[in-house]
Amino acid sequence: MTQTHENQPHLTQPVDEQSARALSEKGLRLALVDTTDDAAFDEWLHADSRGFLGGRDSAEALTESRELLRDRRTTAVYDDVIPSSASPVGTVNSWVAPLTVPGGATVPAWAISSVTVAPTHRRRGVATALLGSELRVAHALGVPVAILTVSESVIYGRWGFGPATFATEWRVDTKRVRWTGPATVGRLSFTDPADYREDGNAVLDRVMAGRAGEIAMTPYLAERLMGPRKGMPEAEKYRLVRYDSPAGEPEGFVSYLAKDTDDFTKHTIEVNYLAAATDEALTALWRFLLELDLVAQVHVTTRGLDEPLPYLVSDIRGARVTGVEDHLWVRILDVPAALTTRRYEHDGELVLDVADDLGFTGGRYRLTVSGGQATVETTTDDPDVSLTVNALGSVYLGHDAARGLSVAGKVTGDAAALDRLFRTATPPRLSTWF
Ligand SMILES: CC(=O)SCCNC(=O)CCNC(=O)[C@H](O)C(C)(C)COP(=O)(O)OP(=O)(O)OC[C@H]1O[C@@H](n2cnc3c(N)ncnc32)[C@H](O)[C@@H]1OP(=O)(O)O
Repeated sequence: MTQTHENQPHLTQPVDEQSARALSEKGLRLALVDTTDDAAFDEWLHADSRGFLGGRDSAEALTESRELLRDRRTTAVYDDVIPSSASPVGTVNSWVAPLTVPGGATVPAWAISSVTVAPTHRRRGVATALLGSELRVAHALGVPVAILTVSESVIYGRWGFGPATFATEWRVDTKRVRWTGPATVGRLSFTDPADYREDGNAVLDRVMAGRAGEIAMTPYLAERLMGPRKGMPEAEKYRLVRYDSPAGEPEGFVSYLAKDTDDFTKHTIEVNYLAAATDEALTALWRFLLELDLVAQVHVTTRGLDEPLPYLVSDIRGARVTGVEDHLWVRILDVPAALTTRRYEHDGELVLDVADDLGFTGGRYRLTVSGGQATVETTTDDPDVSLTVNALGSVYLGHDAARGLSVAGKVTGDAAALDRLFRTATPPRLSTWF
């Protein structure tokens, strides 16, 4: 379907009045950016990049960003009295992303990105106004959850977000490990993003639909995974290898670049993205990476907690997890809609008392799961479990957080029952940043 403003209400919903008022009292102005106005949009893109300590984008990179980010709701805060008043002092953008939930359905999720406040205007409540605005607009449009990936994990708890998926980082000593996984089948070949785009998008669609926590791709996100965006450092060094099944079906790809070291026989491979829609693709692409000549180390991030790599090599300590980090943060905005969209691996019943300081979805709910399918109704019965909306976000996608949250006092009551109902055998995963 052709996307127009009419069928994308996130683009047309006016700015949030409460935040506009709060900012106006500080002499600042909240506004939507017209992404068809190149000059205004470029100022916003520059401010966004500056906020993350990036450089000024080239004309070519700006053209690409404008094209790929046009359909996001793009919000700015302006200080109209400073000399550079066309340059936003606050930025955020958002769109409605289908988020895969346990059982394979998707829930519409308000994806929030590019939250920046100019260092000249920090700690005056600009981010507070932007986040409040995003959540109220999403809620007004009936979007049941909000999601984000974060630069710092201390920021978003105050708005009801909880960490819902965790990502692992790996370093593999390829001079030490030997492939002991299954024989790999299928075909590997080099390609490039221009030739591979259609097949690559089909692979990404399967990957994202296949795991709770993944979000549907947008052209902007897919471009970054298949190859470098324009103007990225070392863009010319990116390589793209596709995996096709013996029948010729596209099932996976890896994009990566080789980094020099002092020793020419010991390059490091930085994996940009490894996409595998099948176990065969996963094993073939891992084997490809691990057996590259002139390479001593493979470095990869944003893999799941259940990455099977250690079982595929001769020396388990040669494939080390060098980091485990919170990745996707979830903020439930509508408890019944969110909880009835996902499936459950066990049947049961729980009365949940959900505390939501911002008042979107707090209350007492009876969750009844039968045949894996939930119904939710409000109730005045005594709760089995009391928890913050953050904690509910943390267990929502199946992550194993109930016990820790209970030890921390963020979940009280029958945390074991909460765990039994919400946790999934396969941990949720988000394999990209947004
Ligand atoms: C989804 C994403 O886009 S993640 C990216 C977040 N952005 C960045 O990391 C870019 C660099 N940082 C920034 O641009 C800014 O510092 C921001 C956006 C993080 C915060 O903007 P500000 O306008 O200064 O935040 P604001 O004044 O509204 O502060 C709100 C609260 O968060 C706290 N806070 C804000 N930033 C931080 C931080 N980095 N670390 C700890 N606390 C923080 C403030 O102390 C304040 O606390 P309080 O409510 O208890 O008083």
